[in-house]
Amino acid sequence: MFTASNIPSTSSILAMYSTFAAAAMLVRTILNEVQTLATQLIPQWLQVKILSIFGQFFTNPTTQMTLFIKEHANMELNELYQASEVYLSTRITSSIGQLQVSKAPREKSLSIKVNRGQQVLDTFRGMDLVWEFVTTETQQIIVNYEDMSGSNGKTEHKSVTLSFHKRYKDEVMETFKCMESEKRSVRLYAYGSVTAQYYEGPWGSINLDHPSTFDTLAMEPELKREIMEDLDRFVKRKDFYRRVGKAWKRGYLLYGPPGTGKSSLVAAMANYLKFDIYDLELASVQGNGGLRSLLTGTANRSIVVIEDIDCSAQLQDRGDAGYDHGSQNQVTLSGLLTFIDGLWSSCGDERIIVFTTNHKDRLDPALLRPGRMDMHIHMSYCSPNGFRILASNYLQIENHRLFDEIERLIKELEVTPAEIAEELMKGGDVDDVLEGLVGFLEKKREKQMELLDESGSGKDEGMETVETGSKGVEEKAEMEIVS
Ligand SMILES: Nc1ncnc2c1ncn2[C@@H]1O[C@H](COP(=O)(O)OP(=O)(O)OP(=O)(O)O)[C@@H](O)[C@H]1O
Ligand SMILES: [Mg+2]
Repeated sequence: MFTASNIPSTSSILAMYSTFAAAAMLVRTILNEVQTLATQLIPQWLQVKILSIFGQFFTNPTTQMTLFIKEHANMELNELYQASEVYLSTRITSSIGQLQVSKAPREKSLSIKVNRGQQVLDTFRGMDLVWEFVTTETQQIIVNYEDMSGSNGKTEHKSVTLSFHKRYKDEVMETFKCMESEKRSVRLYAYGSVTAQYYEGPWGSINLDHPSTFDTLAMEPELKREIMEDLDRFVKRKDFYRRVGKAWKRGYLLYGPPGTGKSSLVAAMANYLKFDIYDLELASVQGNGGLRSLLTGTANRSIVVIEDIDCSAQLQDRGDAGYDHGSQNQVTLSGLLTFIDGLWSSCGDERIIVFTTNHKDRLDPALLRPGRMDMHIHMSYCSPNGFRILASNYLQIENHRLFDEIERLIKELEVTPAEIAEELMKGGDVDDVLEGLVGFLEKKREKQMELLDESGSGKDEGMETVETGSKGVEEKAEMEIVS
């Protein structure tokens, strides 16, 4: 206790206070440092373990809240589940122990997802969150309607759990509301896909994790702008289509050699408009009845894409009539368009249809006639502009001493953006990667020269290769508006 004689002066109180404050600050700084160091040194899986063990002792379970976000709600896909899946794929760090890796036959890149049972520690807007994918099973009696026998079966239900401190409840709910009002991620539907659920109809769907956007596409900027403007105009012209009594749809034909970005452009269009993609394999469609049910099963604001149309021999048109009502199991391309026109003018809005082909010359002329596909887009070999976009995407550089040499080689060669992208993805520092690319391009040029020599010693045929080479360069991506 202080007595009258030893009452400290105001200045000494202030001095004492500031010493305490400085000491407290020092302790806090040290604790923060230790905490940061621990977070850096202790792998995430161990942090999760430690948290879950100590959490039992130190945290009151009633302070935690867990949301269960099921994949399906009322037999329909739960958009929050899809959004969580996409969001979590962006939170993958090297500290996550278990990942799912897959690659679809047509895709050239890997799809990486967090594995079931793997927890993900996340900080979002200052909130600490723990995410986990879980699968639960329910027992079910499956009835065989042929002999009315029953058997036990299991149904898997996928969900994602999200745990956080109760004090964040309002913020988390608010975030979900925002997600709900924004359009969910773009989905890719494939006919008869293994992921198909009976309540999804014949279309199985996965999230379109394709990172392609107009920014990352290696194409001439002018062509890109024209396509984007065309898409913008299309989505704004609802009244126009109504007034002229046409189906609110637009058709694009993308043609060009493999690896020039046709599929990437479709993904970029979908990501740009936030439209889902339906990948329609006509070869496996059973007649017009099957086609009708598939097309009526697609949603508005979507892109139906039919890839490699020249490869489906049975789809070559058999006469101009096209759509053959009597045919049991074959559909022709121009017939398909007539069919779609009829169907979509009665029940579809904001639909885009895209055909892709490597050989425009092999297509049925009925399909190329004006009024069939609205725009023909030629995707061709990589140009110096295209290379700069790829270098910026893959290496985050805008310039380099080797750019001139690379661009000179690219002008001389027919090299696809896919080939260049593959070289740029090789590890190492920027100098090594670009030197590797120069080596690759030089080798390619040697090969082309050898081919020229070989064919030059034969007949005239070889000369065509020379011409195609230079033509390819001049013809880099172009677009033709057909109507
Ligand atoms: N124009 C491009 N811009 C950016 N990346 C591209 C481009 N073209 C190709 N790529 C890269 O190459 C890969 C393959 O390209 P994509 O599948 O789009 O080619 P495609 O023209 O559809 O080929 P195919 O005719 O074989 O179907 C893409 O995943 C992408 O990484
Ligand atoms: Mg493709």
